Amino acid sequence: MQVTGLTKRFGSVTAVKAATFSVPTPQMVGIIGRSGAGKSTLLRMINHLTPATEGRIVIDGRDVLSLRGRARHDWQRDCAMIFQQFNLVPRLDVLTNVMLGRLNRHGTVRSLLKMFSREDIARALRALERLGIAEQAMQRAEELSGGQQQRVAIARALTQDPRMILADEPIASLDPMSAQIVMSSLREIHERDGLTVICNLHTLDTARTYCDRVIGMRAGEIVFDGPASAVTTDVAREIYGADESFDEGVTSTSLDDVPRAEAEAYLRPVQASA
Ligand SMILES: Nc1ncnc2c1ncn2[C@@H]1O[C@H](COP(=O)(O)OP(=O)(O)OP(=O)(O)O)[C@@H](O)[C@H]1O
Repeated sequence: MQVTGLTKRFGSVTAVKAATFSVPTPQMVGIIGRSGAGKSTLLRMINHLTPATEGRIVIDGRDVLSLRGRARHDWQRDCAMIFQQFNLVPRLDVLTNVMLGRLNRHGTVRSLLKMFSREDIARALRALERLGIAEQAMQRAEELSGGQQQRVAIARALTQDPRMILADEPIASLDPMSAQIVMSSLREIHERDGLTVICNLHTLDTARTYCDRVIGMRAGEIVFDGPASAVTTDVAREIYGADESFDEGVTSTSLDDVPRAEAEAYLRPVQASA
């Protein structure tokens, strides 16, 4: 994916200024920056949720921003979104929520009637199993914890059979343990399925732990783009617009409190069954 000069203006506010970068497939990218830096707007433009003011996003030789109608719809299906607030249907059971990810793969009539095939059901169950929450399949989504709901949202994204996953602050509403489980899930999907994952994160330590590459945004501009290991304290100061007194701890979710192995134990060892 080659992004060139991607810009979004809301009236007099330029939320994203001429963002230019390319993402080789597959890569796990963390976008960091303080609140209002333009991270959400950038992701939303990629997925067409927010129309870009200027710029191009080229994949396989075509500019996806110029897509309309069915082609645009297909592109939105190709880049599954995950949101901070999960965006599940609270009163529907978990399995149905996950199968909703299949809807836009079918024609309008089948979608309207929510007609799911056996294959849709099996696929949704496999995704839930993979995320370690198959036992909750028949519970209403609203009965689950935040971390479980986010795993349902990831399972729904997987059943969409996407080319990439765009996650907008997926752990911002979660406790540290749930946050680790969700980030481990995204990492596992990236590694095992070879999917690109682009993830907006508030916290530096999360980006360093899970992402290969970090893009730092400040006031709408990309001010850093490099390997996660290159995000030094000085770079972090530049991204967060902070002075010498800057303490990385203020961007931390204290993930160190939870051993990564402990969090990963919550996920089913899918490799073993694959
Ligand atoms: N729909 C909108 N209308 C007007 N201004 C907007 C809109 N969406 C975002 N903005 C503005 O664009 C800028 C970037 O916002 P954006 O939400 O992309 O930042 P962010 O880095 O994702 O912040 P946060 O982490 O708080 O979500 C901000 O100044 C914001 O107020």
